[in-house]
Amino acid sequence: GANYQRQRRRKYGKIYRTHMFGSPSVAVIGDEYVKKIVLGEGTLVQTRWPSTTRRILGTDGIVNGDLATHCRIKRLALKAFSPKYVGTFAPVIQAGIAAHIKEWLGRGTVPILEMCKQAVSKTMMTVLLGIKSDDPNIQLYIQAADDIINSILSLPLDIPGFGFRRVSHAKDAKTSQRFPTNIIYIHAILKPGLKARELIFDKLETQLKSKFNASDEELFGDNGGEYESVLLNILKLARREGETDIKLRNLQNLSLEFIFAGTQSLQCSCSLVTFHLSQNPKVVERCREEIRTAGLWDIPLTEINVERLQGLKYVEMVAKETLRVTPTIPGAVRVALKTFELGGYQIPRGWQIIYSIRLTHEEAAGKVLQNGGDKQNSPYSFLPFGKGARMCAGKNYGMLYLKVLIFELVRNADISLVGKCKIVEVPMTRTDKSVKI
Ligand code: HEM
Repeated sequence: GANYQRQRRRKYGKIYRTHMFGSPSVAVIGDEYVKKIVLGEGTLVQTRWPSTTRRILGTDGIVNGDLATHCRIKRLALKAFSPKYVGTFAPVIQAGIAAHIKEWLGRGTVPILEMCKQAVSKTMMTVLLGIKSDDPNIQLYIQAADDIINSILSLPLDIPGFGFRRVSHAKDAKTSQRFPTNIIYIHAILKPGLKARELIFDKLETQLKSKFNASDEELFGDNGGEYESVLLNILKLARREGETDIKLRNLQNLSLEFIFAGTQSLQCSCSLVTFHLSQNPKVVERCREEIRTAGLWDIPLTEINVERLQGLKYVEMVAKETLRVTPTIPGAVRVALKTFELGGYQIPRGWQIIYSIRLTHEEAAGKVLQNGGDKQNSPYSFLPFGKGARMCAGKNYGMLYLKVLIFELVRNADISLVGKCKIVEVPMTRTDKSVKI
């Protein structure tokens, strides 16, 4: 856990040797060293995601695609989420958050992680896949997203606390014998994820296949102002820019990657934002002041232009501060492409490198305290979304979601914790599922 890592950092410094799932690894902390790692993608290091991501997400997208595919799709994805196109999906986020907060207010007390999960997953399905929020099958897709995430994150390790152990210790009712573990892994752990993949692929095929063959006139024609989906926007961008190599399979893989990389990280971040607001009434009051001064206090969320929401700088600082103090993703993994030197140590080719986002933030906070805050920190000392070529593809989406959530919460609710708070720090930082607000 996080305290173990803190202990090791105190004992061994900002670069130390460790093991992760049986592979020799090096932990790297601090802006100076992390900078070299995140900027070294493709020359010194390569990103490594769990091997289950290849089976379930596929290899034609951003995460596991070869370098050319990664670059092509990531450029388009970043563009589709850029400020220029934010107006295309922001209304969906605004409508989703307004409806969910109304529901929370009706309940009075809510289990915050579960509520954030519902809200984030539903909006993700609408924004990404273009499934309407009142679609009778939407729960099916939300469940599919859950199955994908769980299958990828379940490692076939027979140790206490892992989902795999629960299944592998089950016995055949007739023979009272345990099942062979490789069969259990494929059937009980991977199969739900693979089935969910099929469901989402089929949906996208029905929605997008005809668009690939459509003429420019049909593709860009007036659809009566209906929201379609970020994936369709990516296809339109590709067409506009003469990028003819984009295939249906690329968009199908990308949708699963967004679901996998974006759903849990955003749900957890939302739970943390809400928790921090509950602990800081003066901050809530300052957010309210900013909203009143901007003339946005009485306007229904769905009627506000997203640019006016983006202009709320204090609200943005609250979202960023949440991600600094409690970074949702504590770090990311790379593999050394060659032996290279870092801070006086040799990192051997083939070793894993874990760069710590959490301890890099803590290191930077320590420096600020030491020098009285009069020295500017480097841009690599604050990296909740990573940095460099493999930086988060959904950063703008995530930040907008958090800002709109803060905005609507402070306008409508007094936020306080019911009982004790437990923050879980591994594998992602979040409030424990028992926490009520
Ligand atoms: C506040 C919420 C979020 C946080 C804190 C977060 C953080 C991160 C981090 C730390 C990485 C890894 C960077 C690295 O390897 O160096 C990452 C990657 C990624 N994220 Fe996010 N993320 C969030 C939301 C989202 C959302 C909403 C989406 C999609 C809509 C998304 C899509 C991705 C993708 C596709 C990658 C892989 C990028 C690549 O390999 O090039 N994330 N994110």
